[in-house]
Amino acid sequence: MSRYQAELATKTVPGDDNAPGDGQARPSPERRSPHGRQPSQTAAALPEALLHVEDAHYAYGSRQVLRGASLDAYPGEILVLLGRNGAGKSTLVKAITGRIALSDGHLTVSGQDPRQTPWARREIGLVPQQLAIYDKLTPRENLTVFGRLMGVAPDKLNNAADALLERIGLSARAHEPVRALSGGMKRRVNIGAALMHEPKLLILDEPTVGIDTRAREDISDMLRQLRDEGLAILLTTHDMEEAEALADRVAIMVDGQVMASGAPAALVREYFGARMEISVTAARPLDAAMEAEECAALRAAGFTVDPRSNAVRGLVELSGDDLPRVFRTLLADKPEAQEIRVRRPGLDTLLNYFADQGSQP
Ligand SMILES: Nc1ncnc2c1ncn2[C@@H]1O[C@H](COP(=O)(O)OP(=O)(O)OP(=O)(O)O)[C@@H](O)[C@H]1O
Repeated sequence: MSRYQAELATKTVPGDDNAPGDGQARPSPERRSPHGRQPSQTAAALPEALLHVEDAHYAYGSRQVLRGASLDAYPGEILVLLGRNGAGKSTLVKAITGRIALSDGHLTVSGQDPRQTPWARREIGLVPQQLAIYDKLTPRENLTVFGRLMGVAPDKLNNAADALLERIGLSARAHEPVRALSGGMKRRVNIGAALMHEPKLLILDEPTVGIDTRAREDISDMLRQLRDEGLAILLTTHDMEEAEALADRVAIMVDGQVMASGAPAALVREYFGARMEISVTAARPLDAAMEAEECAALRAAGFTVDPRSNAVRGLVELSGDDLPRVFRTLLADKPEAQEIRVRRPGLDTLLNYFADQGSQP
């Protein structure tokens, strides 16, 4: 664990005032407090944010995509940005890397606007979703090319490339053309290329899409090591297991806003407490099976009855009679369940919770 993580674990989790239950999603504490600080905490105890985004707005033509997004990333943490397709994650990344200019809001890397200040842009290493390396060149040649492009001094290029090849575990394949490498190795070369100029903030857009579990684990281990050495890492993913395994903090983005951020387990606990996620799907149409009275009782207990998918779902604190009541209602005559799931809520639950709030009129 890096020296920052203990502080980070408690820093941006929302307070009790953010607990759900009134049906209202609230914005992230980062929106309330630009540095993610809770009022009771002292500035002296916290590291400086390396990346600070406050109230970011951006539109493609008439389409407003960022609507006041705020986000901080700190040295020595992996921050995972979660959001459904179209939430605005890539647009926010484009703004951070200086490829688009915010129409409104404030964005700094190491205290400077990366669009105005070239050295602030050099604090960032970007690993795009699509591989951006040269297939015909070797890993070592790729690293030196990208190092040169990012302004690494010529006399430092070779040493930097060799050190990075070691770090990405490809010293033994350093002189083969990249096209001969596996997908996971190519990704590692891509990450190496983004690190040549020694950025302080590494941004990865869905870094493990389309690669196998083993290669994914290798990349995760590499990212943890980089984090432990003090790098700030911001990554986007749709893979909730990956997010749960990697993230020191997650930020949940809905409709161009960051709705919540914090350590995954703490955030889930904060929002859902002791509630369990229950879903029972009947193998036959619900209408025929359900007693109206039982159905009403389930709804009153916080369950959703969905005849379209023949399912009863709930995110509820289980009382003694809840499960028998669900089963009795759904499976009264013929006990044919297609699926029964009872589990603790996870990041996917949290994302759905905020996304559903966001999509309500
Ligand atoms: N160049 C563009 N011109 C017009 N609209 C765009 C452009 N790029 C993105 N959009 C729109 O902006 C919205 C946000 O897109 P963005 O790619 O930032 O979302 P995302 O959260 O990264 O989604 P995904 O997870 O699918 O990558 C989407 O509705 C998208 O269609």
